[in-house]
Amino acid sequence: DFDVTTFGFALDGTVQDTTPADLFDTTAVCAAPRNWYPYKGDWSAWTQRPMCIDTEPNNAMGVNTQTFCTYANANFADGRGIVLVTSPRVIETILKVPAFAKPSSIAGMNDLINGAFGPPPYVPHVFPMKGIGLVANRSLSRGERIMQETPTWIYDRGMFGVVEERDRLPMHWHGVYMLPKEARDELLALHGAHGGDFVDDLMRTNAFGAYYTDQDMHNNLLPRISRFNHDCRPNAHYYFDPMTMTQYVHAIREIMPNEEILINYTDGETPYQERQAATMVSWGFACSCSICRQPADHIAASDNRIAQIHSIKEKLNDWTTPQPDRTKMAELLIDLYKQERLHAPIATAFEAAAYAYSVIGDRYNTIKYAGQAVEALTILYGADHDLTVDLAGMMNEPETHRTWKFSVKEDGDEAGDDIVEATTTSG
Ligand SMILES: C[S@@+](CC[C@H](N)C(=O)[O-])C[C@H]1O[C@@H](n2cnc3c(N)ncnc32)[C@H](O)[C@@H]1O
Repeated sequence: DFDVTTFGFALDGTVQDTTPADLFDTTAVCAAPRNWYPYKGDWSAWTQRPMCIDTEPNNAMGVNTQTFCTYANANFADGRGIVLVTSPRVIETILKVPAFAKPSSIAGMNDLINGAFGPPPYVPHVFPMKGIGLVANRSLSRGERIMQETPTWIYDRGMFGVVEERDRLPMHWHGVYMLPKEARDELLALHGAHGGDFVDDLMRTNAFGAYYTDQDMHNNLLPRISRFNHDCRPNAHYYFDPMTMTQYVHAIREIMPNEEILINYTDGETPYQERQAATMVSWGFACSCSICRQPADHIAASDNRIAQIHSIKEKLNDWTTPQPDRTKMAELLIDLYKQERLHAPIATAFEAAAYAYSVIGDRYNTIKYAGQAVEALTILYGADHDLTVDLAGMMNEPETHRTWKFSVKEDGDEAGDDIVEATTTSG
């Protein structure tokens, strides 16, 4: 008893170019969400009327009713389109970001041919065991932009656990079918590693986490960036900027023509066993990347360096007691990141070194490491990120930075909180 009227057609009467047969082929979902209803407020920001569901309040747990709706804008990002399955509260924030409030600010963002960064520096290739991956078609230098893409489908992770599957799955399928056909086809062509409901599988295999407000974790689906395979010691790094609603991918070291471009799906600063478990549980493969396939003694040496990285970061992040060896520890941290080929998170070690020299008032070393931190943070988080901007200020005028000649008193100093707040070195 598949509900064709709600899936094939928007409730406001707009005909979608979806045939019910498409859905029967790809999904086991066969009923609309129970008690869903058309959005009652102003939906002029959207090209179809959102559909909503309310969760049951749980008085015993003190949980109020929550509302989730499907929001679609077929004109977003020059007509690529976007769908969000999230709460009206989050939508209020999202509508204010420049990408929505001033669409011209992201004009051409997804244009892979005439866009600002020229033709793509990669070609797709099918690998045995890994499926599709992207291979460099020319050499790339550290810092070069490889890809940029706006998400086509976004959903609130908060739905899991509070919305029953028989309501959540059709809600998600409805969202996917609100996308313009080209974006929908691109999404539905993605790889699913786990089986089960296909859209659920797509989400699990391809989603990138993103925050649009402080508290609400969302998943972004980026069908082009999703084609990068994984390596625990990758040659490329991505970050998402919610202001431009765009995920950016940059080279983090020299990449040779014909070399596969790889990103890290896990946390590179976790030991071998944890990384193996993470790739198996979340993506269905045992990692055999350049570091995971090394002999056991090499892997043990790498794990040992990772343990040292954590222990040094913990000490460097302690601003309540004097650390006379702070500069030496920060330089050792930089070395350990280099030995581990962690070319993106090394930014945090440069940042720690800049602070270490600033607190002792060493002008030229402060400038040196703040400059290296700015270069690396631009790749890690983006040039406009608060931390990158802060370190750029430190590089230009070290004496005016809040850390300059900052001293920690023996009995602990609350002013140290300012520094702790500003650092990322605790990971
Ligand atoms: C986000 S997709 C990456 C693109 C995918 N290869 C495709 O064909 O669309 C993630 C899936 O790619 C495969 N994959 C990615 N990196 C891999 C690796 N290092 N080793 C084996 N399989 C990998 C796994 O099947 C994983 O579930």
